[in-house]
Amino acid sequence: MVQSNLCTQFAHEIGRIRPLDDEAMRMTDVRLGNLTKPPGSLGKLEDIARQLAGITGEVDPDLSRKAIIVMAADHGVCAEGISAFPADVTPQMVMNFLSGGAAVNVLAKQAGADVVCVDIGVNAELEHPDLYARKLMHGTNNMAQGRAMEHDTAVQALLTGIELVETLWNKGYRLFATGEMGIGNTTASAAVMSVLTGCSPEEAAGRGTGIDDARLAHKIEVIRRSIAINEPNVEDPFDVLGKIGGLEIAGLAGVILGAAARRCPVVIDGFISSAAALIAARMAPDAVQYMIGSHLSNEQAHKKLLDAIGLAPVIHLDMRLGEGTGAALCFHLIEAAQRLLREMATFDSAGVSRG
Ligand SMILES: Cc1cc2ncn([C@H]3O[C@H](COP(=O)(O)O)[C@@H](O)[C@H]3O)c2cc1C
Ligand SMILES: O=C(O)c1cccnc1
Repeated sequence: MVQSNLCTQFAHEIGRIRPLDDEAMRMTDVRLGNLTKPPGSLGKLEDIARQLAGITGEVDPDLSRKAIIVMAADHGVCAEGISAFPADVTPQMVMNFLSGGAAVNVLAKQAGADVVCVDIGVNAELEHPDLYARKLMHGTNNMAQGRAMEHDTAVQALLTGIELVETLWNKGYRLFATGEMGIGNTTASAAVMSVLTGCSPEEAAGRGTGIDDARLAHKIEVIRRSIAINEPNVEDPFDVLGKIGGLEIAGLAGVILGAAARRCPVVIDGFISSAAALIAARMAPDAVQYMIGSHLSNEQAHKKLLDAIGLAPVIHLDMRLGEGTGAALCFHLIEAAQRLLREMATFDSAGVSRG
């Protein structure tokens, strides 16, 4: 009963996601064509301007209030020794986010964005006035021994992401980005990728926080075992999420779907955020049009994961951090696209001859 109620809420939200607004995109193309430049010469910045119009239904939307939603959670699979760092780092980094000392805080500040730090499943008691306390579990169960979380918990995590977007939307935020913190989460993300794209654990797994060859071989084996023991159904993204996913991955999939349902652009950060984006895409294919791929992570499988979603990253800086750092940098390019459209002269206003 409870489960069907949650699923009904979720289905309602998914039902709100619509294709992009063709007329707003056409008007943007007209405006871009009148600016003092050869047609298409601003490349992906023109694509972004067009996409923002299609998403919002406005040629020049006000996206000045922007939030990076950093979902934090722990992973039972850390017991298998798959990360270069201990699980204690997850709560420690949450406190660092709340004190403003993490990389994402610095980059968000520079981009004029707010960091929204969410405890959706950290294995520690955390208290801070700025923390969004939404803990559903004290970390997932060890997926190498059984399912990571109950089906219902995965749906609750998705709804938590949606609720956060709703809360922030009511405060005036119109541009969102995904970020995460969770030691062990590249293992869960690689497992999700392997099942949903059909690639092998070898192809999906990367070095995460910087593991050596021996530990990478072990990580691949743990992913293989987790998939074998849980037998996730590739046709059912809820099943995949509940069995081999993570609470922050589920929460971020909810953030992405919630943003799409409210016609807001959502910037996808690195490998873990992209695993969440793939889940969201399988739940609501139209949601992909609301996503902006920010950067290409150095996590080796990221390119293949973005290809599976249908996203092309705009930044290549060899970063492999997560937290929302690549997404924060992408905010600058989004603002650049908007400023060009808004502030450039037209051929007529500047008296420049057309070709
Ligand atoms: C100090 C520190 C800060 C981080 N910020 C993001 N991550 C990143 O590394 C983790 C994933 O890597 P793995 O799967 O190998 O554990 C995630 O928490 C991710 O956000 C960090 C990792 C560390 C150690
Ligand atoms: O691409 C990412 O988001 C990433 C890669 C390695 C470790 N943490 C995050």
